[in-house]
Amino acid sequence: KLNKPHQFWQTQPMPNINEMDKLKPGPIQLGVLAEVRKDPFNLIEKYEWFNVDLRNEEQAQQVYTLLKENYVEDDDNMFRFDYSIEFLRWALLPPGQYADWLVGVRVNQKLVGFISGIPVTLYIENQQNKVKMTEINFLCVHKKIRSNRLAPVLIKEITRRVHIKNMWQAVYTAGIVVPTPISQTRYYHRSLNAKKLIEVGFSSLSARQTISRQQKLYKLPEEPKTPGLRPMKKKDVAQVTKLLNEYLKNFKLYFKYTEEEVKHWFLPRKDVISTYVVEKEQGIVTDFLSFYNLPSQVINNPKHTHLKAAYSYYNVATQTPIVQLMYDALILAKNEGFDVFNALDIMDNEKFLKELMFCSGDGQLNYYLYNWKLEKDMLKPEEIGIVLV
Ligand SMILES: CN(C)Cc1n[nH]c2ccc(-c3ccc(F)cc3OCCn3ccnc3)cc12
Repeated sequence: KLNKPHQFWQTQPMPNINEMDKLKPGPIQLGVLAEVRKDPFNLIEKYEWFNVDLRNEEQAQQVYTLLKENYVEDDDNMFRFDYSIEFLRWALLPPGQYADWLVGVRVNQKLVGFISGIPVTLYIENQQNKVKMTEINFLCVHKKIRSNRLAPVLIKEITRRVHIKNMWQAVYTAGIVVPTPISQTRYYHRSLNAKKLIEVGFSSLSARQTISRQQKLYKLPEEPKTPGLRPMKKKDVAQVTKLLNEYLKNFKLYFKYTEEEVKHWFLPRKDVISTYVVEKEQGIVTDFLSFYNLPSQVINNPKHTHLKAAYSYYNVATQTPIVQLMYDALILAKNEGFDVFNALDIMDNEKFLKELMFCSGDGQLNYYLYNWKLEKDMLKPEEIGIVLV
């Protein structure tokens, strides 16, 4: 039957337009643990639920291939995210992870659907609202079985598995608009390898532009400028944790990190996450920058199979000017082989996007909170203090 727009989302505890003023800030529905369904939702014939063990090479390969072939594409279907296995292990095996929150659907041992949750403690609009919840990501249904209404079942099943743990909220992002975004952020791109961006069709040349002029325009120094800038090491964890937690208090939506979590999310991992600290005299760390590695597969290009993209993660500048710190991030990313450096207009990113010659992207990334009414309906991008990969 014809699907009314957002037929599924109208059934979920998300504020809709006409009840916006009635709801008071906080949970929209109070969950009752005893009422949570104990058994998994029904699946259509031959489909079965499957908890993915990402530490198992073969199962990790199955998730990797499902995403590589069926996950998010840009609006013109020219690029598709190509998350690596090591990246997925970083993103989905944080401290405190639950085995049944990596939810797969299989048909004849083949993975055809996936959705993930990780446990987070989110601060919403002030220190009082410290909410244990889940961060949902990687919702993906194989292209060949779309519109079997499998996505709503994946969402309902992971919601059930979160409810069983007595958690009643979720945070997630998406390029599409469904009921009801709490913030609509935009992404920006800074060219590092102008020639390749033109060859893959990411950038285009106007009449007066030439490749060599573009290369000159975006040229970067060989080495970073900030004295004391070096890759983060284990010994920096305590100072980075302090700097990060202090900085994030500036925002309306942010996580608080334990040292354990900082170790997981920020210690450098080859081809996954790069973090650099600024160390002054007596080993004092005053700033740090970080970016993650998320290539996109270039669909149908004769010359290139991938676009190497670095994505701004968390950057804290307490002594170094943020523009200088991020200029060094561009240089470091270029030297690590990236073609483009991406950033959202969240946190303090607006302060460097223009000056460092970022160009506006062609879409937006919407932030969502499940089962939570904010004081105001929307947050400005600069009030968002969380990055979802
Ligand atoms: C966040 N995380 C949930 C993945 C995700 N889902 N949906 C999305 C829509 C946009 C972005 C995004 C975020 C930052 C950015 F600089 C560029 C982006 O997309 C460019 C378009 N594109 C899509 C594939 N290859 C290129 C990420 C996502």
